[in-house]
Amino acid sequence: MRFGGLVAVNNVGFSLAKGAVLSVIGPNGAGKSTLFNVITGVYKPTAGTVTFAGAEITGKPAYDVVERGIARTFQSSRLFGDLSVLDNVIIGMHTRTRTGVLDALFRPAASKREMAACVAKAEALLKAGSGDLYDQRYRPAGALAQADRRRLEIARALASEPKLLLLDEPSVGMDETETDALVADIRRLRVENPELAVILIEHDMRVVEAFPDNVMCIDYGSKIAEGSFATVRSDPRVQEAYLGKAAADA
Ligand SMILES: Nc1ncnc2c1ncn2[C@@H]1O[C@H](COP(=O)(O)OP(=O)(O)OP(=O)(O)O)[C@@H](O)[C@H]1O
Repeated sequence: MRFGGLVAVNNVGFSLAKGAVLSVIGPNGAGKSTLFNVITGVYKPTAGTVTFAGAEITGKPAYDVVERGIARTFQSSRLFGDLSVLDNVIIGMHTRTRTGVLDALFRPAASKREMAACVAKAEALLKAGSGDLYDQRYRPAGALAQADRRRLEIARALASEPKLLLLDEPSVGMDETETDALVADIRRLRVENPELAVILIEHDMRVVEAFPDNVMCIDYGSKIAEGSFATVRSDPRVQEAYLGKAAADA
C-alpha cells in the first residue's frame, strides 16, 4: 500500500486459518492499521491481493467486506456517542437484518418481530462480555468509561456475526485488571465460536503472550519476523525495532 512516495505496507504476506489468532506487533507507524484498512476495504491496495474464505476481496467496498464476515474495531472510538449502548450494538447488525423502511411501513408486524430479535441478541452480546455493559445499556455510549467503550466496540463488531474479527489495539486505555478481562473475553469468544479467526494489533505484550501461537512483527511496512511469541520476541530485528539498535546489542 503506497501513499505517494511512502510505502506503508510492503509485501506483508500471511494466511490465517479458521479459529486461529494472529497478533500483529510493531513500532508506531509500522503500518499495522494500514494493513487492517487494506483488508477491510478502507484502502484499495496499490498492489497485491486479499483473499477471504476462498474469494478475492481486494479493494471491495467496506460494506461488502462486513457482509462477507470481516468485522473490526478501531483505535479511536467510532461509536455513536449520543446513541445508547444497546442501539450501538443493534446498528452493528445492519448487514444481517432483512426488514427496511418499506417493511416498517407496510409489514409492521414482521419489522417489529425482527427488531425484538435484534434487541434480544444485542442484550445477549452485552451480557456475554466482561464488565457491566448490560447494566449500562440505556446510557449514551459517549458517557462510558474508556475500557467500556472498547468492550462496546467489540460487542458491536460481533453483532455482524463475523468469521474474522480484527481488533485494533483493544487494550489501549485499560489497566491490568481490565486487560486480563479482555484476554478472558477473547478466550471465551473462541470457545463459543471455534471457527472465529481473530487478528489483534497489540502493543501490550500481556495480551500477545496470551495468544502465543501466531505473532507477526512489522517494521517500516515490512514483515520482519513471524512465528510463535517466543520466536518473535527473541528475534534480534524485533528487539532492535522496539528498543533501538544500541539496546538490542547490549
Ligand atoms: N491515508 C494515509 N495517507 C498517507 N499516509 C498514510 C495514510 N495512512 C497511513 N499513512 C502512513 O503510513 C504509515 C503507517 O501508518 P499506520 O497508521 O498503518 O501505522 P501503525 O503501525 O498502525 O502505527 P500506530 O501503532 O501508531 O497506530 C505511517 O507513516 C503513516 O503516516
